[in-house]
Amino acid sequence: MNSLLSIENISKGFSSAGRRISALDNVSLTIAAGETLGLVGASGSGKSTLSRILLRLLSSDAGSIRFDGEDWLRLKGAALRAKRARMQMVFQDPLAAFNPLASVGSVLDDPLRIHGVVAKDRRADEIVTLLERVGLTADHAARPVRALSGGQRQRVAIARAIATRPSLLVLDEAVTALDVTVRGRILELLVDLQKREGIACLFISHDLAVVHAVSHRIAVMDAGRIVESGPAAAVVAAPRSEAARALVAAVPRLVTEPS
Ligand SMILES: Nc1ncnc2c1ncn2[C@@H]1O[C@H](COP(=O)(O)OP(=O)(O)OP(=O)(O)O)[C@@H](O)[C@H]1O
Repeated sequence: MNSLLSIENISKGFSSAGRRISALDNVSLTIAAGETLGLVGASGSGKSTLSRILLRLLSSDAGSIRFDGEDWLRLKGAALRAKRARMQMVFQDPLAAFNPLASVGSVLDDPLRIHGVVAKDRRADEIVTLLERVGLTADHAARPVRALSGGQRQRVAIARAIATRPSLLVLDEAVTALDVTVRGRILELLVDLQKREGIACLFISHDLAVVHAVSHRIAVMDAGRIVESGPAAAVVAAPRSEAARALVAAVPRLVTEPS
């Protein structure tokens, strides 16, 4: 299969208090163009380590990653910067890293300018288009980021991530900090974006219900390994691994039978 992203046998160990911890042990997974893969696992299963390696914040001990036809872990300099535009990330509170006084407009202007997405005189219009694509309006551009609600902030983060016209979004616990209603709306937005625009997503979360809501396929991590993967409905309805069964059991029942 011609994958957009192909992670092959990635391993990573850490030394901690004289002990060797295997955070990732031969992890392999693929994502096709336009597909959403949910990566789910309990705390400590290795999800953040994998997303940090994908982000190139951390090096792997072994394995390779191909993205969009390139050897992703070997890309450097201008070639890496150009390709970064095609793989964008959304975190739990990505805007926490920004100057809280910055306006929404300037947060969205940065990637447009840095990656030269549109001509200078088209950037203001592009910002409005981006805001509308994530369910906000032109009025939001002038507001400081700190004046936004958590849900609005995450919409801005998604707008920023799609500004460079990526083919893959990596979302790491992107809705974890939001309350349930807002979380549902952001998940709807992500599904909508994926359907309308065909952006592929790697959706990482400890919460199986959240992953199930957005993913075509689900891969389950446990102690640094992928222990199960398959179509989302099948993994949830008939989990085969102990780790997947524990995650299913942890999902609160939405409908309870009256006794
Ligand atoms: N810098 C580090 N030094 C030592 N051990 C680490 C380091 N980073 C991660 N680990 C260990 O690697 C394992 C995987 O951690 P990781 O943070 O990737 O899991 P996770 O699934 O993302 O968990 P969480 O959802 O709690 O963030 C854990 O045992 C963790 O303690």
